[in-house]
Amino acid sequence: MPTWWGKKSSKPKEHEEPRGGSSTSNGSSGGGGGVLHFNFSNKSPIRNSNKNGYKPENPRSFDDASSNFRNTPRSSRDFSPSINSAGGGSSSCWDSDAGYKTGFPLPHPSVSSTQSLSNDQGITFGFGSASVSGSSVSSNGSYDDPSTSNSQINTARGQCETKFNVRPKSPGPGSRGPTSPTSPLHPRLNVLSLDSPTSRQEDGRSECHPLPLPPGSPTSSSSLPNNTRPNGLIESSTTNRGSWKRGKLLGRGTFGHVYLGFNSESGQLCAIKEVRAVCDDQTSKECLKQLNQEIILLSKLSHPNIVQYYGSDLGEETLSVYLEYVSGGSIHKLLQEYGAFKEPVIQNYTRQIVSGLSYLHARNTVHRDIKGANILVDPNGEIKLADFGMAKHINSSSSMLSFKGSPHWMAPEVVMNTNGYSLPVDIWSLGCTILEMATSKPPWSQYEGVAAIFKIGNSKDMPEIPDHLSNDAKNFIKLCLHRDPSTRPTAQMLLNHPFIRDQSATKAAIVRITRDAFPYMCDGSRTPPASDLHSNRTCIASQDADYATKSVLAASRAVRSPRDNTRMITSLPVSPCSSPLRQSGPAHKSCFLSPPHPTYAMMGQNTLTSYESYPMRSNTKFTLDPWHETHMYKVRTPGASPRTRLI
Ligand SMILES: Nc1ncnc2c1ncn2[C@@H]1O[C@H](COP(=O)(O)OP(=O)(O)OP(=O)(O)O)[C@@H](O)[C@H]1O
Repeated sequence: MPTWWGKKSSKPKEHEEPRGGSSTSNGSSGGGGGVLHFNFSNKSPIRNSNKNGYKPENPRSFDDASSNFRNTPRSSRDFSPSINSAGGGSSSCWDSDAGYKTGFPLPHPSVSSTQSLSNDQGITFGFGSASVSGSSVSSNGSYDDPSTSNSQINTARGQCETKFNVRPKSPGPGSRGPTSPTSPLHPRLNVLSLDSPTSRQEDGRSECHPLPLPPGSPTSSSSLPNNTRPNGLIESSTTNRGSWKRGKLLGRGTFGHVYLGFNSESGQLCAIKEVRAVCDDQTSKECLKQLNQEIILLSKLSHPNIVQYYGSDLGEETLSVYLEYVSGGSIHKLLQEYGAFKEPVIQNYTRQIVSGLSYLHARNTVHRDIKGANILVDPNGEIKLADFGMAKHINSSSSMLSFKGSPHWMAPEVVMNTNGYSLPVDIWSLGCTILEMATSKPPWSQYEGVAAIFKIGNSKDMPEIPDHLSNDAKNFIKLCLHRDPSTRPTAQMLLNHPFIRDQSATKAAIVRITRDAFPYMCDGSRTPPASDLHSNRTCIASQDADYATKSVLAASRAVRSPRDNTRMITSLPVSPCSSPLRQSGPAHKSCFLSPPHPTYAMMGQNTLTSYESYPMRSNTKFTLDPWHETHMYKVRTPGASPRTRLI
């Protein structure tokens, strides 16, 4: 029995969390902010109303109007049995992470400005040099951040000031580098601090988030570790923030709105996530806190499969976060529009998700809300983990207890909530996400939220795994869905699983053959001659890809001139499946638009049959039946103590 269930009747109190964000809508699609709340006195979850009146991005099968629970992919929220009367109805006020969290105190204003906006909550946003500090509540780890020493940080007695650029109305020019947290070019640029929800360290001190540098700054976070990113746009820009204009609404989440950003000087695009910064109610505070948490974590990360953070900007009324723009939408959205994915696509996406998770987990950061709706896809099929509002850095002595996540993707240890949980919760959710990709529904979608939670927590049942999946895929999913978190493989281990491991080799072969089929690049240069076509074909054919190979060869023969070739290329639709050209070095430079290349047919058919021959570690192998091999997966957290100690 989950501990939270035992507590439920002791403090009967209904919690209603208001939704964040403004009510503006321009008709763009977006997720509805389904928020699940538990009323532990009557055991029924209460669904809060959608104040904005928009229709949630929500598969019908998850949404039962008769239920109090809206099982939406956007309904990832915090659930906690511990009722905190202080602070009203903030979901995160119930966060019991690390066992001490009882609520986020309101930030206390510390105003040093000549002009300020103050409200009755005591939250002040200044036009001069205002700052607000408050107690922070959770760990932020110990990343090295080059700009930390130069940021305006006030660390004392658990208080943390996180500084943001402040722009009164429109984006200002922004910082010029780590040593200039406020722009000398912007007369009204100031700093504001917010209490950081993730900045309390183990010793009670706070590590604060440095001033995020603006997109386009030569020394911005985006240009430092990330200047080799494929699009290379913002990284190389010297355009300042004042040139960024807010465009159409891309989507909504529970905590804010996401807009397209356009830089009128450079033509660059980004996504601007906004929440109201006027803390006139608990919702706004919660939104700010959540976005602040996202900023803190994202600003430390740089990986091709994690949405890149560019900077943040505090205006009169909004906190804006500049993010890499991922135009393809979420996996959830693609599933809604196009139905379940074929296995090669699942393989490809899974490999990238695992790659992102591996990077994240190596930094002892747990995402806690992995699901299709929080995974974005760019037009080339490149995956970007997004929505780090629930992510948390963990250290060796901390474990998490809060009931956070999205019900159908939630790991048993989160539901049971007895000994805490750690990084393996993301692996469980990964397994659920693979099932989501394969079926367009999460596991146990036939159950309503609470029933699903019981199924996850109180039964030994496994979710149905579609028969049509390959054995590799089934094996992979089963490993992710080990109920005992200590026997779940790590993300790093999963990268060696045959379901995803051999894609790069296969892709390399595909790229070679594709280059021969489409020899001309946009710049007029020619790919290497087709002299080794035969050997490539042999290679592919030996992997049961005759159909694919023949298709490519036929295409190759059909190519008569660069012009014909270009026509053929540009007429190809953008595929949700990653282009092999995109991911294999020099071929990036081609103008291929992620062709739904027939050779992809082979990628799920990688008929390597002997499971015995896939060592994951020197003494660890995947076997056909992972359930008999659980002892092999006594997992150690990368770079940390064994998981069992974390939990
Ligand atoms: N970087 C991005 N590029 C393009 N679109 C984005 C980006 N980030 C978010 N979006 C869009 O905005 C929507 C909401 O974003 P997001 O999920 O990050 O907000 P949220 O408030 O954190 O949501 P949640 O309710 O899941 O907590 C996404 O579903 C997606 O459609």
